[in-house]
Amino acid sequence: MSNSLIFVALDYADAESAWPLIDQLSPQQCGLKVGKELFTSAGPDFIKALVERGFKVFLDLKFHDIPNTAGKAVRAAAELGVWMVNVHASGGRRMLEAARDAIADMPNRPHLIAVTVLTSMTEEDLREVGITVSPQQQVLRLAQLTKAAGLDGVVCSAQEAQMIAQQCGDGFIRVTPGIRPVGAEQGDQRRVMTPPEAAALGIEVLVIGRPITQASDPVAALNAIHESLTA
Ligand SMILES: O=C(O)c1cc(=O)[nH]c(=O)n1[C@@H]1O[C@H](COP(=O)(O)O)[C@@H](O)[C@H]1O
Repeated sequence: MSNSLIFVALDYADAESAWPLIDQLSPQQCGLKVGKELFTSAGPDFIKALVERGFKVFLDLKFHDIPNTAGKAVRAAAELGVWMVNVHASGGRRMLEAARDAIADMPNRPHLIAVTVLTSMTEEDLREVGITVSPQQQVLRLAQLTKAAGLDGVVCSAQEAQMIAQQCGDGFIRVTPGIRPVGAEQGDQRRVMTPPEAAALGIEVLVIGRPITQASDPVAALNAIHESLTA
């Protein structure tokens, strides 16, 4: 039995396109991740509707701004009743602390996590933006900064998950996109791992989008992934 939660990334253009799949899912099967595309078109009421249906919702808006703006945006996201929200760790310590402080007084505040190095990025991509260490080193640096700023965990690739558990300790949540079942198309992802390998590392949250949403039968694809974790 795997302890990893699966979050389906609902990367659809609008609510109308997303509902047919949501209607076939239950909160026992998966959480739902809503990102920039769907949130921009469907808005806060759509998020509230998912929460009302009992789903754990990860509102993935990856805020990255000056501390005051990022903190207030995190607060607005948290007030929608979601389970998890995120910011970019590269926004720096003061931004991370502002995000943390903005929701500290909420009785049922969401988990607040920070994106380290996007799973689409390679060492060469980092070099082009002036970062001359490996993705692993940069992930570790940002995970340690996130931990020191008092956040709950990070988004990283599954390839860095073990290192983060060793360096940041148990209880620091690891959320890993870039999950690809054997034979699935990699697309724009670069630092990838299969679902059973990621679950075997004890990763808390696996985010999976296109391998489910683009499948001819998305629910069957999700069920097959669940089965692969228990095999
Ligand atoms: O924060 C995220 O969720 C995220 C961070 C990251 O480093 N990489 C990444 O792929 N994501 C998101 O995870 C999802 C992955 O989707 P698929 O590549 O279709 O499985 C997308 O919605 C991305 O926006």
